[in-house]
Order: sequence, then structure tokens, then C-alpha cells
Amino acid sequence: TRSTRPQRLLKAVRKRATQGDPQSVISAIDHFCRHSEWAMNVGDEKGSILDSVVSELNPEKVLELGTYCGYSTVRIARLLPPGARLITLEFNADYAAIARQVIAWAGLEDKIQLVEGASEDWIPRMKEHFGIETFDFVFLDHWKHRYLPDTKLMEDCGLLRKGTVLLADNVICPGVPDYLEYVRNSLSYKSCYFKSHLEYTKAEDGLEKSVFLG
Ligand SMILES: O=C(NCCCCc1cc2ccncc2s1)c1cc(-c2ccc(F)cc2)cc(O)c1O
Ligand SMILES: [Mg+2]
Repeated sequence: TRSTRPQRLLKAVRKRATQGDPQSVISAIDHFCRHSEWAMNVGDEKGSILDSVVSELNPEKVLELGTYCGYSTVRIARLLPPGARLITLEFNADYAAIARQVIAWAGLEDKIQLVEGASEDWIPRMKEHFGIETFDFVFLDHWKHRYLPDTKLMEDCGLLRKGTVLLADNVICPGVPDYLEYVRNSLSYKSCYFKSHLEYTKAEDGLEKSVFLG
């Protein structure tokens, strides 16, 4: 049967990228998505904004909601200090299987824990299951209708602390109006918008960075 797009993306990584070299994995995926097939990775333009937010924060404990093929997982993990840990949640088992292999090709398995399942099921179990107190950084890139309920769930589960940074992808396209309204009007967040473009296209999109004030 015909291969899937994530399978073809992984094949391009193995063909073009060097094992143990995260930057070459990132470049290989961007090349594949620009020249072969579009895929919903955060991409190189928004990815540079993601890089600068992570580099400035130097987080120890990171949560990513929505792994897909592991592109942003690799982007974030390559910048983390030794001993830092990234937990990434993926609902789709086929995506998770590809992401594990992309992460392994980049040589970043030791920093990353990929968990299969739904955010609403796993967020309440983070503390007891992973021994997590609070997260320093959360990257939201999963179902757009789950950004707001999962943010409230993280608040209720005590997973956010004063200064925790939430960075949300796709706040314009596909768009997350209820989430934006919440983080921009809530007295518990300091929020700002980084204007950019939908990955590999000219359409407007952007990232919203929101600092939890406690
Ligand atoms: O849906 C998107 N991303 C979420 C995939 C949902 C995967 C999930 C992960 C997970 C983990 C835990 N719990 C529950 C879930 S659900 C997405 C879509 C577009 C797009 C933009 C324009 C288009 F024309 C067509 C697609 C662009 C993007 O950057 C995206 O991120
Ligand atoms: Mg996205």
C-alpha cells in the first residue's frame, strides 16, 4: 500500500540528514516540506522564533503538546542544557512511531520522553507519573480546540508556576480565537504576539507567547 507522508518525511531525513546532527535533521525536513510535500511542522520561520524563546529561557522542564513527526521536538531539545527534560505528547500512534525514529536519528532520545495519548488524559497525571513539579516552558501545537481547556487544566493541576512560558503555534492559521482571548485578557498572563507565516507558505500565522504570572 502507498506510504504515508510522515513515512516519506522520515525517508528524506534518513537520506539527507547526518545521524547525531539535529541541525541536519531540521534542514532535511524543511527541504522536504518546501520541495516535495507540505507538512504541518512549525517550520523554519516560526522555528527561529521558537529557538529564540527557548534559548532565552533555558528551560529545565519542557512540555510539548503535539509531536507530529518530531520537528519542533528536535528544534527545542537541541537547545536544552544537559539534564533538561522534554516530555512530548502525541495522540496519533502512526505519527508517534515516525517521531521516535526522527528523534533517534537526531540523537536526542536521552532528553526526550514521547508519550502516546490525549493531553486531557495525561495532563492530570504528569506529577505522579513523571515526577514533575511544574513546567518551565510549554509549546502548544496540538488540536486547536484543546489549547484553552488544556491551559486551564494545567493551571488547575498546579503544573504552571510564576514565570512559566506558554508558546502557542497557529494562533492565526488555523487559529485559536478562544485561547487568544483568554491569555490576552486574563490578569494571570502577560501575552505577546510574534507575527510570522504559516509554515512553508505566504499565509499569515504567528506564535503567541504568554508568561504565567501565578
Ligand atoms: O492541526 C494541526 N496540528 C494539530 C494536529 C493534532 C495532533 C494532536 C496531538 C495531540 C497530543 C495530545 N492530545 C491531543 C492531540 S491532537 C495543525 C494544522 C495546520 C494546518 C494549517 C493550514 C492548513 F490548511 C492545514 C493544516 C498547521 C499546523 O501548524 C498545525 O499544528
Ligand atoms: Mg502547528
